[in-house]
Amino acid sequence: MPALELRGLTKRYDDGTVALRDFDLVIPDGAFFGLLGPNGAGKTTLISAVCNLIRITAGEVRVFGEPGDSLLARSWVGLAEQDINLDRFLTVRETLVYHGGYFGMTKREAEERAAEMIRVFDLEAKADVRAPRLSGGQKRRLQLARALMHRPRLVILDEPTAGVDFELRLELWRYIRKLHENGTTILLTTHYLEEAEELCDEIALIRGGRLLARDTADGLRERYDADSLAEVYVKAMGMETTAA
Ligand SMILES: Nc1ncnc2c1ncn2[C@@H]1O[C@H](COP(=O)(O)OP(=O)(O)OP(=O)(O)O)[C@@H](O)[C@H]1O
Repeated sequence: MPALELRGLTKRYDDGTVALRDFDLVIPDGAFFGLLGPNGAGKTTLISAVCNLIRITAGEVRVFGEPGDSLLARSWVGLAEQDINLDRFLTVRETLVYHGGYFGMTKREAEERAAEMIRVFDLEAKADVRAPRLSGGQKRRLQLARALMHRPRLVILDEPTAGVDFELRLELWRYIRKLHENGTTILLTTHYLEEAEELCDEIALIRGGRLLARDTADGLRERYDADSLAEVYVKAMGMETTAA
């Protein structure tokens, strides 16, 4: 059973913008899958469709075989959004416990899991501090911990390392890798090609709401007759490489 199946997915926003066109994608259970594409390619729209945050215009979304708009599918997905969106009135611990409650955990379960997440993400010293008092890196870690609270089978990370320093990027990679090793399927969007290359076992290139190619990094290099993923990207996206 694939972790994610998109069939003929189309999204037209109210103003007429078509962000996804007849998009097909199957992501196997246990994959570490990367989505690469320029600004406006449709990555966030795709994620929003998978998480049932937007109404799709046509097509089908299935999460581990269940319709994407079912409660079960929703409970299997953990989303760490691109922008930090933490509740400013909640402490680290409360943020996690509330999220667990939202996904149907008992208070006790949620408290235990929150304590575990606080430990794993090195937030012990800040457990009773409210979100606005956290550093940028601590906010990122909390956002990731929150996405993992309810033990989702599919974790979606929308540019998790955008604007973070080198050290935190390595730290986040370590967490994400460990999660993947434990059997969680990961869907990652990033603008950092080296990040996709380092982490993902398969990569999809998307532009203008369409899937251009999908392969391993090696497979993509071969297909585009390129030495690096950067060269693949430039060729696939039809960018000019030489100054005229
Ligand atoms: N609510 C909306 N209403 C109208 N158009 C939208 C809306 N949200 C996104 N779009 C448009 O849909 C297209 C795809 O946007 P999307 O945010 O999915 O791209 P993205 O690949 O995530 O880009 P980025 O890398 O910049 O995050 C863009 O043309 C965008 O302007």
